[in-house]
Amino acid sequence: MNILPTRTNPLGHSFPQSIYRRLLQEQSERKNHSGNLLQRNPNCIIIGVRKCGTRALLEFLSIHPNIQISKSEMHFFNKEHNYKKGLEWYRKEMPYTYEDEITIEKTPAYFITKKVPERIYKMNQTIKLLIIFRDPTIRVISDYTQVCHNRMAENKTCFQFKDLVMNPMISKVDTDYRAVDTSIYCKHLLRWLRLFPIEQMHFVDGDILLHNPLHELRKVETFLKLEHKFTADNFYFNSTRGFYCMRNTTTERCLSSGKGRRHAKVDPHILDNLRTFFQPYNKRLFKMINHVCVYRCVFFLHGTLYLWLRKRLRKELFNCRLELALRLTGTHNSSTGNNLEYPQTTSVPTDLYVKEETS
Ligand SMILES: Nc1ncnc2c1ncn2[C@@H]1O[C@H](COP(=O)(O)OS(=O)(=O)O)[C@@H](OP(=O)(O)O)[C@H]1O
Repeated sequence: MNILPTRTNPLGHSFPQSIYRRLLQEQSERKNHSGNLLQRNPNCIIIGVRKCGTRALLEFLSIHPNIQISKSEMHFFNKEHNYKKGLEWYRKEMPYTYEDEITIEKTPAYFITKKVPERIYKMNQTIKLLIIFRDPTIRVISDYTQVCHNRMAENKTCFQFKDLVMNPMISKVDTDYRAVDTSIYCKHLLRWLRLFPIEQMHFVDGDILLHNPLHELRKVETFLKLEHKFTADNFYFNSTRGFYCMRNTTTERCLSSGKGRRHAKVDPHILDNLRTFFQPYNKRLFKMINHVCVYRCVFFLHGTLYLWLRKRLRKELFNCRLELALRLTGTHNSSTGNNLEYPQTTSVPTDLYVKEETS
């Protein structure tokens, strides 16, 4: 028996009572939307970074009445066998949305996979990208803990952290270890900056999201040009889990126990090595991101100052990207630090970008 009007039941399935009640609730919450209820490609993607709080970000965002999420990680743009299935397959994996709703999917592997930016660009050049970062050293440990946990579940050996992180031949941090490479955020971000304007990206601080979700989510609402709907009531601290959990009008929910595993104990000397190793990369990342923040703040200013600053910053950003492109294509004149045809801006820090990618 089809008990719901087709508007909320596009598949024409019949439902058990509990699901029926939940759908009615959803229907009443979503009745004010415009247009048709359709499956659409996402207009916003959480592209990473793995182990930085991507699941918490996605699930928290789903509380917003104008956001619908794809629950599972799609791995569409990074896995060949999925990408071959085509965009139509991808679209049909998405939730049903109204025209004024935002569809979000998250796959943290997108951030570090080389082919992905171009593939996403081909689908939608104006897509909004959410990127969440966390202390890179802690991220490596979290990554290691997760991989180790999975290996042990498959009766496989779990290597010692220090053996993976340090290269014994040179007594240095081993950049071939994937968990280390993933934490070199600025290097991966560059790949995205080659195609997407930085204004289409928003950076979430995973360490703040952990302790004050409302603060970070309000900034995401602003970035997505959504009405501010998140309130302090949507989040409560669960002392048993040690994390913030979420609530809406009908339910309270924490993330699964796969989040917040006890981290492997790490020798303080190795921790020091990792912290020192990541420091210059962090500096570059902060410079890249702060630059964006200044640029965005300008949009909140008005009048002549606004126009003047906007013009200046546009020029700066243009020069930044130009310099970056020249460095990456090898046409940048490194002896003078200047490109011959275009004047180099003086206000852009010279170490803003990594000179070349290491892998
Ligand atoms: N509210 C809330 N609840 C649970 N977990 C939270 C929350 N906010 C942030 N985090 C942190 O998210 C970390 C896992 O990150 P991801 O979801 O990106 O992991 S994954 O890449 O999808 O496997 C996970 O890292 P670990 O603690 O190292 O497991 C959490 O610290």
